[in-house]
Amino acid sequence: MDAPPLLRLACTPLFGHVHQCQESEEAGAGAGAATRRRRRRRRRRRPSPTATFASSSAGAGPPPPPRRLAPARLPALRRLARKHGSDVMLLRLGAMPVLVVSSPRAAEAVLRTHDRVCASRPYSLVAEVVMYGPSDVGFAPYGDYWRRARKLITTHLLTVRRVQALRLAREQEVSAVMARIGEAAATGAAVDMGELLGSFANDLACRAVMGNSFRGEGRNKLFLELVSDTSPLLGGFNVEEFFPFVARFGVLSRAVRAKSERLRRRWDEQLDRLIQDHESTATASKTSKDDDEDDFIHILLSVRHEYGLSTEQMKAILLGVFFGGIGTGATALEFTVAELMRNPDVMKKLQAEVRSLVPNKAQGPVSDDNLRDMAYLRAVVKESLRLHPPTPILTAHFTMASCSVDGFAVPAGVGVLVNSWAIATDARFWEDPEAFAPERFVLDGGSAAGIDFRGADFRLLPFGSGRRMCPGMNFGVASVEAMLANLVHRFDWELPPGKAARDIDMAEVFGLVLQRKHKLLLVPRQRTCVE
Ligand code: HEM
Repeated sequence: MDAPPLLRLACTPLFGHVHQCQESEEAGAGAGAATRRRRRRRRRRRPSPTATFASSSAGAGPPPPPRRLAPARLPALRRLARKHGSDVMLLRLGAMPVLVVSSPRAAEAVLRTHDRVCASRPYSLVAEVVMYGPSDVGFAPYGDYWRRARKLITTHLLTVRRVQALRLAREQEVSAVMARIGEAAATGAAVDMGELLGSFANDLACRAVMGNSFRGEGRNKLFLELVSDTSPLLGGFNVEEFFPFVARFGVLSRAVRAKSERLRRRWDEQLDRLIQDHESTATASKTSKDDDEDDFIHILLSVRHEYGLSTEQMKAILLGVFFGGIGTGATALEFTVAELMRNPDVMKKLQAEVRSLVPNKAQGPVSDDNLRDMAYLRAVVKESLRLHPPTPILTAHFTMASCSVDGFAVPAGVGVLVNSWAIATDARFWEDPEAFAPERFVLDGGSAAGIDFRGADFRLLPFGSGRRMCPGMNFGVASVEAMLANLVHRFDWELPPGKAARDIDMAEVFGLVLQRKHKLLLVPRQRTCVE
């Protein structure tokens, strides 16, 4: 019995009738008689969560203040959805009502039918401090500011054209990684894939944000450190946000605020310096928002008046790029490589495709042009995002008015979690869902050939869908595909001596972004057959 204590307090799947879920009953079974009596009394007094739903939707009083959800507790949601077979569940995480949706139909209701109503985010103390308000795109509540900031990043920073313009940067960063792997291959040393792919994703994000100077004074390392120090707090669990009575004493929130403020000062120091450097080097030509060569800071400086942005808002938007772009890409790559090692036939097929389309004598990295013809590579990436989405529960949404989801009335002020992992591994919609089988996506007869991840099909949502859908999808996919193609083009991969494919542990750690629990150590070998 390992359900987290918060869920044991109260969790009720919405079956149309109310029942206490197994976790609560089992928790009761292990308790003393007095505790059991107290619990029974409390249960009798407490209205059922479903009843709360109905009365709130009838408009009884203002919605409760928005509260942050706890990603660290989310693994339990997988078990609950599976166990109760339920597409829509209402959980009470402490004082907070949270709707969990685990079917394409319910996800469509949240992300398409009621997209606007469900487009806000729950409050987060850490985001308020670290993200200046929050003024980034990811944590900002729905409203005028969010619309402006989102428009800015989708029309100036993360456009298809800008992603293409970053092609040279991508190729150079991939080449730098290949050189590091080459050194390891020469000595037979094992490579820590998480560390390698994490610094690749970080360097690429730094280069997009601040341009070619990103390695100067070890800036890329400083930012990597900042992201990894801030992520646990941003994705972590703050007990006071669920139990307001604890907040009366304020001790915990003071500690969380103090920690967040220390982090924000560290971010401030770096970002202020970068912005000042960019302001002082900006020339008329370097501040044109149409210049494909510009980095994100130059672009933000060139449009800040048009969008009415303060310096703090600019910094928050840049922070969003770091948090949106680094962990997700690294996680996607590391899980993909782990699956390829566990499935040698898939690895062979992928290598055959990449190597046949890019003869080794070309020497240079596999380019974006080559990638266009690699249908199997795209299927491998898609399958990996299905089985290991870096954000398995989409970033929490928050209802701004009442709406109906799959026949249930949902009031304003409810957190909404779309369990995209549960949907993408549900046997009702997927053949052999737990298997890593890219063939399912191959156009020529694959059972899921018609399913894409761009937000139109609610069976596959690694980037979400609707207004809050990931704006960095093209950026993320381009870097994952480029790195993966080069990893399998230039090298053969082996497990360290004494390890077998079945020893690769796929356990995950939940946080802002999913991570592998155990390191993936692999030994690279220069490929032997050279044309
Ligand atoms: C494989 C790579 C990536 C994956 C799987 C991914 C996934 C996601 C998901 C699931 C969401 C939440 C959607 C929702 O709330 O419904 C999201 C939001 C977001 N992502 Fe990504 N992402 C990736 C790469 C990136 C990159 C490279 C960037 C920026 C450079 C980025 C920036 C953002 C931002 C700013 C948001 C917040 C959008 C909003 O709230 O309006 N992401 N992403």
